[in-house]
Amino acid sequence: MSLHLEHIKQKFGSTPVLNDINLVIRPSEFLAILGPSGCGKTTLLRIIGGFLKPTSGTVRLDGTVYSDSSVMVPIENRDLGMVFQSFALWPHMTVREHVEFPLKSRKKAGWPAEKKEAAAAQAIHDMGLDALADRYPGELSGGQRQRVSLARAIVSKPSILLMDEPLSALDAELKINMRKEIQDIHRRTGAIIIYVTHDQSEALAMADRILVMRYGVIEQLGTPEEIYTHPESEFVATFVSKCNLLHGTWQGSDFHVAGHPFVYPDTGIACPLKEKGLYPVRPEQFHITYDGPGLEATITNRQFHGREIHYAVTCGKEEFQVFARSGEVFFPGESVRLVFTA
Ligand SMILES: Nc1ncnc2c1ncn2[C@@H]1O[C@H](COP(=O)(O)OP(=O)(O)OP(=O)(O)O)[C@@H](O)[C@H]1O
Repeated sequence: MSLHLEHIKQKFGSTPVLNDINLVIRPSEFLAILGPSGCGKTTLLRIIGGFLKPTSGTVRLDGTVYSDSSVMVPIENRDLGMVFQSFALWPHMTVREHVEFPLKSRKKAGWPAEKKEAAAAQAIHDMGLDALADRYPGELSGGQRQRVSLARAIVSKPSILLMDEPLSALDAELKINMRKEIQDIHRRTGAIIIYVTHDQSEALAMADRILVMRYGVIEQLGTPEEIYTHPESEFVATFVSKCNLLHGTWQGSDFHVAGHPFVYPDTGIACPLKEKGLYPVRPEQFHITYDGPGLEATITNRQFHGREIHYAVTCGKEEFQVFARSGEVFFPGESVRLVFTA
């Protein structure tokens, strides 16, 4: 099944928040919606979920219209499950009661009791909650609570799972483990996952495609590799992971670095960057040496990150980020050269 968003617009009062969003989310696709605070990510998710009727536009799952100018299918009749940042658990209900809850809806009235029981047991088991099934949320850790809300979202085997910053309330290590659990859920269920985040590393790590949004419009839609290696705008280049933007002039497919006698090749740099006389260089594309043909720079900061050392360097009036292998040690104040490798 594919989810179609056609000409979605949303205004709150006279303020436009989403401006003509058009998108087809493919069967079993993991789509991350990434963008800065206030760009409209949650609003788009609420429209898909049925919490909000768009000002105009159509949402449909294959041939079934969920919202358009005359239709607004209620949340409980949409084929989806949801997971929120806040977990949204009720203190008076046990883990098992939470997981059973979606099966009580009218939509699941046709399921025989044994099927419901088996589905709940399976979801509890899949999320590693067997030993905790009779506990209340107040007796669970943050990670366990989020596993309950994941079990509740998948129990009725929906075609779409909506996730709104599901990991942002968890600590760093737990986040990394839960990423894997969410990927496992995706593989097991084959559901479309629409995952809202402002954490670019989560989006790059997990998604099949990333939708980068800004000011209510789509800035770029592509695979993590496409977004990382071929950002289509200055915003995408710098918002999705670290990126150095060099100034200079484009002559055909050659980029002449301003103030330096170096020419860099066109590796598929997008037109909006070329028009601004920019060349994006990821931190690992610069190599630091003491001599050789490279941009003259000075080390200003060094941070140890295990396998890598992250350097800040000044180059003329610019400050660049460079990631080097751990053995390559330089010290703040040293004069170095930055050698670019495409
Ligand atoms: N019910 C509402 N009434 C008025 N304005 C709203 C309403 N809901 C959202 N907005 C505004 O719409 C804009 C987009 O909000 P939205 O929550 O979609 O952003 P977001 O990208 O999810 O941000 P964040 O990452 O901070 O959650 C914001 O400026 C917000 O203040």
